[in-house]
Amino acid sequence: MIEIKNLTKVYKTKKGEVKGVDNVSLTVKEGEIFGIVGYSGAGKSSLLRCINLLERPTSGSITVDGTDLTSLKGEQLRSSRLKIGMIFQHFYLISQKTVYENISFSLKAANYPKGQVKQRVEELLKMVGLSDKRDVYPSQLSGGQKQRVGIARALANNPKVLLCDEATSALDPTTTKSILTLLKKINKELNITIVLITHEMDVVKEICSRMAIMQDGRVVEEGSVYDIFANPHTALTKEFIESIVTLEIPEVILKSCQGPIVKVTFKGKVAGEGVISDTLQQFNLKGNFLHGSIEYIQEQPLGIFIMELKGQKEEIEKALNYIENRAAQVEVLHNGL
Ligand SMILES: Nc1ncnc2c1ncn2[C@@H]1O[C@H](COP(=O)(O)OP(=O)(O)OP(=O)(O)O)[C@@H](O)[C@H]1O
Repeated sequence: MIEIKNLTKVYKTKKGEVKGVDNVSLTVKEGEIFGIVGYSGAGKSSLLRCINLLERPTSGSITVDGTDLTSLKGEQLRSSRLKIGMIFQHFYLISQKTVYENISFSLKAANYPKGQVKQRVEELLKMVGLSDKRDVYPSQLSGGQKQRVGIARALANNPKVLLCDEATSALDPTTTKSILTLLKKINKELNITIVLITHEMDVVKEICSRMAIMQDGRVVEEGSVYDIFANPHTALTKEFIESIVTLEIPEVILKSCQGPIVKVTFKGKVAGEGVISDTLQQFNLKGNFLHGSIEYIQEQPLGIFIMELKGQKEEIEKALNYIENRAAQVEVLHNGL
């Protein structure tokens, strides 16, 4: 659905050139929710804004639903852009207009048939759960309600793609959840492809099927959210995951351990099995559990356990091989064999 090829965005500033996006290539498939994560300044907004050409890329191409947007100008570009809706962290509603008028404004700007505007706005308000706020002004709405208006406005012209620029970053955790649930519903029921950028890994964990991690304008890692959580390759990705799955062990506890400390990651259904207790028994080992969690990502369990192993060295080696063969990953974190 979205094909980004060798995209670079250079900003010219008084102090010289700044590369916001540096040779990024990404594919977002039809119907998926794709997350782009990175710290401030990583290039997420620049990349997102290039997708609908709010920013014109310096080089590279963006193809959305088969159309190369970078080759278009004027009216052709405007009409192709209707396929792409966008929502923002700070909503950008027009404060002098009611909820109804904020949404109908988008329809009128796109020459929507006049006689059908009222019905379409009411349909959209129903979809985002705001039918009772039709005639109020943005100042009378909560943050979550404002974002719902933003979503209704973005969907007005039946886009195929919805771009979300830190759409929940200004909201509290409960409201964030409700907006993410609404985005999931829109994705499923309307088959709209969603690309979201965020610095919050739990947003990605909650609704995305695939993701990319950006740093210094580049994509440093990309893949299914589940695989990235199970097997992160870069230090940056590990840092993002650890921001929501804390597996830190206090120094004083680490110092008191003599045996190897291992991290065992179980993928899929095996996470629920008693593989560890089987292993300890079979190889006559003792396990001192230091940490453990089962995360559910895309409704799939991912079990992560950290423990100190006590027993004979050869038996510990055999045990680690045995666990690895049972569809788990093993990493020795401290006191290596
Ligand atoms: N209009 C601009 N003019 C000059 N430099 C810019 C402009 N927009 C972004 N940049 C620079 O490009 C780089 C990437 O910024 P960008 O806003 O895309 O990152 P980000 O990951 O979205 O961060 P944030 O979440 O803070 O917006 C930064 O170094 C930033 O200073």
